[in-house]
Amino acid sequence: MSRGIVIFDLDGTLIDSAPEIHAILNAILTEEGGTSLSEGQVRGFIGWGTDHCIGKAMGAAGLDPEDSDLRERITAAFLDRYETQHENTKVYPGVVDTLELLATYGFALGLCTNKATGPTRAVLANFDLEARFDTVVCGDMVGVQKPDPAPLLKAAGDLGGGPVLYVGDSEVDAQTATAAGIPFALYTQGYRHAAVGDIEHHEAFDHFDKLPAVVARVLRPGTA
Ligand SMILES: O=C(O)COP(=O)(O)O
Ligand SMILES: [Mg+2]
Repeated sequence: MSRGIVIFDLDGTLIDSAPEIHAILNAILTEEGGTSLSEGQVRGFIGWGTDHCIGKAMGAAGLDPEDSDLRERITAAFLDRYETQHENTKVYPGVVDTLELLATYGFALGLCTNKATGPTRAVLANFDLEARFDTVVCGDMVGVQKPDPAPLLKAAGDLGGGPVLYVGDSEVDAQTATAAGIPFALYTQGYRHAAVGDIEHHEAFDHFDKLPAVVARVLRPGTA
């Protein structure tokens, strides 16, 4: 039997990155003459990729997202600061122990995020998480982003195929999993833009300590 695969989303699932993205974007947007945004506003823009988030934030701050010079300058400044600034980012409780446990059980672990490669690598390296994943698929790697199923299918393919569970925090992840024909576990403490009941999922959980049992129920029916 091929080994089970668990693939994770990043922002709002493994890490609480909204305070950091908010702090960095607000500093840049206000330097460029924009108004300051609330963390809640910025949280609402996360999940569709770095470029989407920057465009939405520019619009909300009163800057023109169609001004390509300005957008490029803001993007470059954002990526530059995100390389080294992680003091406002937190790994959600129980994540590290759960990743370790699942690896010990023999599951292959993957990451599939809409975050661009640069910021993904920077934040994984900062929290010493990179080596925990057997594959990392970022938003700029396959030409399309979630909710297109291609990035998730690439991650599953990289891990050799087999029974897969996708773990994410938002309707974007749920749509991606459905389109890929992969079961979905919803982490309810991230950046959902809809009620739990309105997001298609096989299981929902509110703490990573509960994930190993979810994985066992979905991937190894009869063992939990
Ligand atoms: O929107 C982003 O940049 C990343 O979001 P994700 O990790 O939840 O896919
Ligand atoms: Mg997410």
